[in-house]
Amino acid sequence: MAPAAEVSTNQQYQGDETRNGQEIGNNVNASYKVTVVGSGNWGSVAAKLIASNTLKLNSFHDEVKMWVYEETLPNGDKLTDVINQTNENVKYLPGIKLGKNVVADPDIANAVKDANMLVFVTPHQFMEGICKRLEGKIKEEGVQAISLIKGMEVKKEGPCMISSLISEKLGVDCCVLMGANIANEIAVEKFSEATVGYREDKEVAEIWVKLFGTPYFQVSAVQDVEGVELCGTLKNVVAIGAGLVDGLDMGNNTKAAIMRIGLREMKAFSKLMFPSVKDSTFFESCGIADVITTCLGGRNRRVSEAFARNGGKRSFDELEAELLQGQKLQGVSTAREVYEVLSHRGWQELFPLFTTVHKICIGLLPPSAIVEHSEHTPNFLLVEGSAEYY
Ligand SMILES: NC(=O)c1ccc[n+]([C@@H]2O[C@H](COP(=O)([O-])OP(=O)(O)OC[C@H]3O[C@@H](n4cnc5c(N)ncnc54)[C@H](O)[C@@H]3O)[C@@H](O)[C@H]2O)c1
Ligand SMILES: O=P(O)(O)OC[C@H](O)CO
Repeated sequence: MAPAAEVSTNQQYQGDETRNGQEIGNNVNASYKVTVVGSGNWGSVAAKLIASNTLKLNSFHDEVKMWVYEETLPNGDKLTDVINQTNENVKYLPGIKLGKNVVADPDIANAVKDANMLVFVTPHQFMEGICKRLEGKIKEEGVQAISLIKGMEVKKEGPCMISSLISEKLGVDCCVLMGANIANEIAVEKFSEATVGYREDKEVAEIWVKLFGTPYFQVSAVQDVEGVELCGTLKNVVAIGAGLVDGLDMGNNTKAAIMRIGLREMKAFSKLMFPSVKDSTFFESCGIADVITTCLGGRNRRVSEAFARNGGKRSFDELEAELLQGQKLQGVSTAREVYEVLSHRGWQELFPLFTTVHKICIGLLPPSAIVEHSEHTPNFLLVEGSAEYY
């Protein structure tokens, strides 16, 4: 995909509606037009990061469209209108200006129709429906996609990663971007790193790196889509385990043990599902670093802690609604999806942490089972009759 994005020689954005005398979005030399599909907590921060860069990079149109799943706020206003009037997502990222070149649109077909760079960032459970709505609605040629979504679906054949779903349904190449990225911290420009996973085309990966990267958000690319995406997906299950440990006041050593066992199961699961997954990916931001930050400060951890403090008597759904106010957990559904894959293959005993987290989430085991059942992860996993060490 040429030409590659270059750093703009244009001056910085200079006013509310114009840059160098041009209206926003009228950067006539630009090759790339970006739409962000999603406008939750991370979706809004992603739009902010991208919008700051499209103003600086000649190859991109200034304007960034952001599809909003429309909702009515308690005062009767539509969220989209408020975002466009105040330049702020008052529900999912209050107090942060997104950039005046971010334009919210509740009509998904309209939001994507001119874009050739699509950024997907919604809770994973909505993506099947979103892909259906997008079929036949995107440009026919030259479209690239990236998924920031941490989650997967389960089909009869096994796990279907969200990037594959996007590729299959929309006929586009899809990279991924994952990492130790608690959105509220990046929103206030605290230093973080992220990993882009790409399949074949390094040039495309580099365009994504330029679109997202800033001095406070350092992005690097690795050729391992499934490894990067499974890291981002599976760490949410580990975070549920870490939250249970916090809710039971078991301390730092126990939490570190859960993180270690969890990382090992992440690696084993990923390599069993996709033998091409690289060991080195687990040392990128998407791997170990995301396990650490999610287990220390993420939403999955927080809701799971509350679940354990309530002795498992209040459901995750109820606690999610109360504590997250519309934001969504991914760990509970991912634990169920992982369990489906494991039980289909008879592998539950090989993944005691993943299995136990799911059983606790659905009330089959008490929160305390997190340490009683997770401790003996086997060193050897049977792969099609031969033993491999992970
Ligand atoms: N928030 C973070 O810190 C963070 C960081 C990195 C990655 N992620 C990942 O990014 C993805 C999106 O997370 P987020 O934080 O932007 O979302 P979020 O948790 O804030 O979820 C709320 C979003 O879901 C939308 N929504 C609700 N019902 C919907 C429906 N029926 N159809 C479509 N959309 C609907 C809401 O409008 C809102 O935009 C997730 O996979 C998450 O794991 C999140
Ligand atoms: O808040 P969580 O648990 O959804 O995690 C957020 C990010 O994925 C951390 O990288």
